[in-house]
Amino acid sequence: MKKLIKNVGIYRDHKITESQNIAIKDDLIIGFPLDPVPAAYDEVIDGNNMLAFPGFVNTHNHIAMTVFRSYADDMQLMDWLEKKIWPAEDKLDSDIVYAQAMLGIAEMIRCGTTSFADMYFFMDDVARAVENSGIRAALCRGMTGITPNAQQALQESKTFYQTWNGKADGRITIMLGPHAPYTCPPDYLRQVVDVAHELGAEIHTHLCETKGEIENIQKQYGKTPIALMDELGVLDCGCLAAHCVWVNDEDLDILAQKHVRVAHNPGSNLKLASGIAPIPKMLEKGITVGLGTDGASSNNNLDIVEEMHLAAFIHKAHTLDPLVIPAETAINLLTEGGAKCLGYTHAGKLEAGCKADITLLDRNGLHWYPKNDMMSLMTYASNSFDVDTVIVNGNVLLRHKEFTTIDIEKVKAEAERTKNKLFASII
Ligand SMILES: N[C@@H](CCSC[C@H]1O[C@@H](n2cnc3c(=O)[nH]cnc32)[C@H](O)[C@@H]1O)C(=O)O
Ligand SMILES: [Zn+2]
Repeated sequence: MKKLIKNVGIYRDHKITESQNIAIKDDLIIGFPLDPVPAAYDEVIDGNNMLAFPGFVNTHNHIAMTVFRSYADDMQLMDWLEKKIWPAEDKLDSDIVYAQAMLGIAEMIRCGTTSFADMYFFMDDVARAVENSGIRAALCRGMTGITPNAQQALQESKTFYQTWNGKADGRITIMLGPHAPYTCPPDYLRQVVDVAHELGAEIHTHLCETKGEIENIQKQYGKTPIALMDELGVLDCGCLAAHCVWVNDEDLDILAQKHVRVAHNPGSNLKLASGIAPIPKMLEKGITVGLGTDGASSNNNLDIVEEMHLAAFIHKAHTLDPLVIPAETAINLLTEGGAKCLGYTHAGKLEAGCKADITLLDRNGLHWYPKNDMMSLMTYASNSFDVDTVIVNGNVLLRHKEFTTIDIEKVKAEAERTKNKLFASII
């Protein structure tokens, strides 16, 4: 199956070039023909007045938490988790998680997202939603070592890996998800590391999210969470670490040396008052960084374009330096950086041989005029409503803002039905 995106502005080699063509064969980008013959393609997508980017990546999510969107806001992280979220999560079931995962996936696709990393439970249902919707994902079963189901969670993670890794035409990869150093004691983390080596699986975890976490871990173990994770071997498995807000210079050196990839969640960090991660410093040290929304209950949407705006703005104010996170860096966080975070080697770029994960933005909106610098317009003026077309693995999932694989009215009804069911069991 050959597709052509015709006459489109493309982001490639860190710049935008107008009037290009992108040729796709099956799941791959195969080239950029200068004078293509449309008849040689099964489908031609008109890219007139559009911009093509490598698909946007959401590097940290708890997808089915859409059910808790705007359910418990304006709380401390630990209060929020312990008093509201964890008790409610006890009542989740497979039906609720599938419906809410479909809602979250639809929202992400609508915002231009072509792949995401997720940590949750009932993950077979999340994987089914990924399979059915056509999106790409790196999934893990979140594990906590302090709950009675700790061993069961580890076993489930193993089975989940064996069942789903590489499935859905290679769109699904599976990682291991020890939740955080404050919920996974050292012995448990050692077990997780053993399983990671046994399976060849990478790790997705929460790290250095709040000041309180640093203080508690320091008190308990006499070292920072990053030094602790390093000592336990967690960082040697290939590691995606969400947040990394409270890190010192030695921590940053460890992250760089161990090639830890950082999921930066500016929206969640601002809303939960966690702080501002030193992203400019990380980038200076060559650390791979991508953007994440975190769950919909700490954001409260899954709009990754909004996270790019936040990342491009907050670090300037925080460092009092308007030169940090310039347009090219912001776009890179959204695309290539994110793809690297998820462990993809042939994605995140518009290049021949890369996966055909492509997001097209419509430039008809008034905020795209006058047509000055395109990189700047994308970074500082665009919004996710501009997303017109989303292609994953060579398949069109959204065209002219309409879903091709998802019955969106059904998704909304199911989200409402399962929310009502959950809250009926809580109250
Ligand atoms: N508690 C589950 C597994 C944890 S899944 C991942 C967990 O991360 C929680 N979570 C969501 N957002 C955050 C955050 O920002 N920091 C820490 N945890 C979070 C989420 O509510 C969920 O409980 C079990 O025992 O089986
Ligand atoms: Zn999280």
